Amino acid sequence: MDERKYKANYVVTLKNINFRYSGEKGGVTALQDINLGIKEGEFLCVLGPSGCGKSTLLKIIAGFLQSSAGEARMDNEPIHGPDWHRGVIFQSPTLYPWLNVQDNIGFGLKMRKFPQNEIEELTNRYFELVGLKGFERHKPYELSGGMKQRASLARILVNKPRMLLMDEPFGSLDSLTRQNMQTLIREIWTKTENTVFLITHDVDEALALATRIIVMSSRPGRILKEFQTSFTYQISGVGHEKARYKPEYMEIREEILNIINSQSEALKFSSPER
Ligand SMILES: Nc1ncnc2c1ncn2[C@@H]1O[C@H](COP(=O)(O)OP(=O)(O)OP(=O)(O)O)[C@@H](O)[C@H]1O
Repeated sequence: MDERKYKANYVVTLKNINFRYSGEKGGVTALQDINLGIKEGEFLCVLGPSGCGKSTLLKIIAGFLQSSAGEARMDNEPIHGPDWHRGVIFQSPTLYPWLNVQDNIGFGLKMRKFPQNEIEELTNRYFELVGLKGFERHKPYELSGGMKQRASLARILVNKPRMLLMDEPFGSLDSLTRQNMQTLIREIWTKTENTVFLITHDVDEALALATRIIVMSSRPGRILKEFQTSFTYQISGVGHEKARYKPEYMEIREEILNIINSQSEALKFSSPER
């Protein structure tokens, strides 16, 4: 697989982002001074200790939350709310249980008043892309966890978002299904040339997929360090497992784990509210 040449432009820019959850006991500062530009076509993975604000950051980019200070922009326009240019996938697949898989996948297009023949053509195309051909008439409860996550992915992709935002999308899957899903998401990223923002707790998952990894501090979340990586191109090729045993893979893996562990230690000694 050839390394992707990035376009110079930023799809999303975050400037001096702070976020505070208000609460009766005084609230929680979840994010502090986040400055980040996400380039078109990159695969950005976010790592950090539990509770450091990763999901909060994703929700700000998605438009579900407005930052308390600073500014989030997409294509240089302020992000004011969710829209289909940014497709979001959570750990639990989001499908309507009363609709079959095809209707679930076509739901967004129907809401956007696409003609029926176009909905069928597009849903079929994405059924194929996520490997669910033959399951069009099944209801979500008739699918395995991995298949449900494939259907959720198709439901987002059919809207042709510019960006995919994923919060621990494979966290509840067994390790083999998880690896298959990693391969699928890499293939989709390659074919669609989408920009991806993926949160994970798994350093190996980040190294297997990312072109850039950011590591966050314990709460309030700040970006501590970023790494440009290209293992995703090697891992997708022949003899892919070998990439995981290269000294440079081990080195970067250890450095990231050390940062996360030091932050988790710091968290133990911090107070619950700030
Ligand atoms: N709705 C909320 N109200 C108040 N505090 C919240 C709310 N949501 C999250 N928090 C707090 O904000 C901080 C950041 O939460 P967030 O879910 O963004 O972290 P995270 O890094 O995604 O965590 P994890 O890795 O465990 O999923 C945490 O301390 C959390 O307790």
